[in-house]
Amino acid sequence: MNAEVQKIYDKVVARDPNQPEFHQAVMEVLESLGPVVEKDPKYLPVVEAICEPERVLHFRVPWYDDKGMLHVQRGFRVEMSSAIGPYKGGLRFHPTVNLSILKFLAFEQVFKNSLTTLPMGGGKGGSDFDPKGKSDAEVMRFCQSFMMELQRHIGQFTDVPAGDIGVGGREIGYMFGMYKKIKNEFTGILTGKGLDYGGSLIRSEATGYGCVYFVREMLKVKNDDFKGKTCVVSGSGNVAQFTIEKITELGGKCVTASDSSGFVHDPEGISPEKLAYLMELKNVKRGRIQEYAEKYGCTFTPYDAGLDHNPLWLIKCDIAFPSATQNEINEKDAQTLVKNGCMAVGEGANMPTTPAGVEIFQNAKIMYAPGKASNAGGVACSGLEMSQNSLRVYWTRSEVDAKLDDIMIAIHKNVYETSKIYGRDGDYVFGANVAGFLKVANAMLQQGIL
Ligand SMILES: NC(=O)C1=CN([C@@H]2O[C@H](COP(=O)(O)OP(=O)(O)OC[C@H]3O[C@@H](n4cnc5c(N)ncnc54)[C@H](OP(=O)(O)O)[C@@H]3O)[C@@H](O)[C@H]2O)C=CC1
Ligand SMILES: O=C(O)CCC(=O)C(=O)O
Repeated sequence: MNAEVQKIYDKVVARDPNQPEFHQAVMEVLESLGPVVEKDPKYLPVVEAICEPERVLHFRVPWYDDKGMLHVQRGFRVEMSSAIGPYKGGLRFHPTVNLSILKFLAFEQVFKNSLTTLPMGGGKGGSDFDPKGKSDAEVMRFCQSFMMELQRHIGQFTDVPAGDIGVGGREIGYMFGMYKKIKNEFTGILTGKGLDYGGSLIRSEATGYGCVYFVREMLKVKNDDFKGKTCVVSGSGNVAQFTIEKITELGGKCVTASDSSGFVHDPEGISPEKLAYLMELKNVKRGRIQEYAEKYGCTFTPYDAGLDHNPLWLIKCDIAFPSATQNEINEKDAQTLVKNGCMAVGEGANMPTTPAGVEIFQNAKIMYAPGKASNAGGVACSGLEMSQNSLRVYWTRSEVDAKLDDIMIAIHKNVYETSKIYGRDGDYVFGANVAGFLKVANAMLQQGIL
C-alpha cells in the first residue's frame, strides 16, 4: 500500500481497534487508491475524510413479545457520505449486527452507489433483532418501535433506507406505516416498498438480476455466455432467489441454495417450478432449506461451525454466486473453487470473500466481480423507485428492467475501462474502487470537505 495511504489506514484501525469488518472493507478500497493519490495528491485528504462516517446514530429499541415480555435491542444508522446525494442503503436485522458490520456495509455502499451513476450517498443501518421465529405481530411491534426513533433522522432528501438481510417487504411495510403515522406525510422515505403503496416493479428482483447482468457482461468480454454453465449459489433469500431465476432464464443451471443451517445440492438444477417452491418456503412459510431437499430428494449438508471451510464451495461449478453474507468464501474455499475449474465469481452479497480469498481469485486470473460493482443493481433500482415516487409515476416492468440492465452495462464498462486506464486491465476490484472513489472525491473537493 502507498505509504501515505497506509498512515490513514493505521489511523482508522487505531481509532476503532475492535471493528475488524470495517477495517477489512477500508483496506480493500485503500489498497487500490495508491496510484490515484500518486497521480494527483489533492485526493489524499479525501481518503482520510471518506473513512470517517459523517454521522453515526445509535439508539435503544424496546419491543414487547406476544407474551407481553419486554425486549431491548440496539438500533443503528451509519450515515457515511452525502457527497453525491441523500444517504442511501439498507437496514439489516440480524443477531450479529454491530457497529463494525454496519460501518463496513455503509463504507461499501458509498462506492457502490457512486458506480450506479445515480445521485445517492451512502449509509446503512439495522438492529441486532432476529426476525427468525418471531410472529408477524412481534415483527410489527419491533419495526414500529425502530421507526419511532429512526423517523427523526431520515427523509426523502436526507436519508432513504431500504432492506438487507432480515428486512424484506413485510418489515419495510411496517416501518413505512409507522413513519406515515408519525409524520402525517406520504413520501418515499424507504425503498423496497410494496407495489400497492409506492414500490417499484423489479426492485425485489434487481440485486439478483443485476448481478447476473454484470457477470453476463464479464463473460461477453471473453466471447462467452451463460448457456450450459453450472452455477453454485449460496443463500436462499432475496438476492439468491432472483440470481437463480435470471441464470436459469439465460441458459445456466443452478445446483445449490443454502441458509444458515446448511445447503442443498440438486445436480439436476433448480428449475422454475422448484424455485417457485423455494420462494414459497422462504418468503411465506419462512421454513428451512432442508425441506427443499426432502421434497426433491436431493442432498442436504448441515453446516458445521468447526470446519475451516464452507462445504458448499466444494461443489464443482463454472460460476460461483456468493449471495448470503460477508466472508463466506475464505482462502481455502477460493482455492477449491479455482482448482475445480470455476471461471468467474459474481458477488451478490456484500464482501463475501475474505482478502486472502480475493487474492487467490486474482492470482488465478479468473473473472472476479466485487460486490460493490456486481450487486449494485438493488440500490440502483431503489434509485429508480425514488425517481418514480418524486415524479408521481409508475414505470412498467420492462421499462425498469431495461433501465436496470443499462445501468449494469454502464457499471461494467466504467469499471473495466478504469482498470485499463491504470494499466490493470480486467482487475474489477481496482476498477470498481477507483471509479467509485473518484466521483465521490471530486464532489467532496468541489463542495469543500466538511
Ligand atoms: N437485498 C438487497 O437488495 C441487497 C442485498 N445485498 C447483500 O446480499 C446478501 C443477502 O441479502 P438478502 O438476500 O437481501 O438477505 P435475506 O435476508 O433475504 O437472505 C439472506 C440469506 O443468507 C443466509 N444467511 C444470512 N446470514 C448467514 C450466515 N451468517 N451464514 C450463512 N447463511 C446466512 C440466510 O439464511 P437464514 O435465513 O438461515 O439466516 C438467507 O438464506 C447480504 O450480504 C446483503 O448485504 C447486497 C445488495 C443489495
Ligand atoms: O436499496 C437500497 O437502498 C440498499 C441496498 C443495499 O443495502 C445494498 O446495496 O447493500
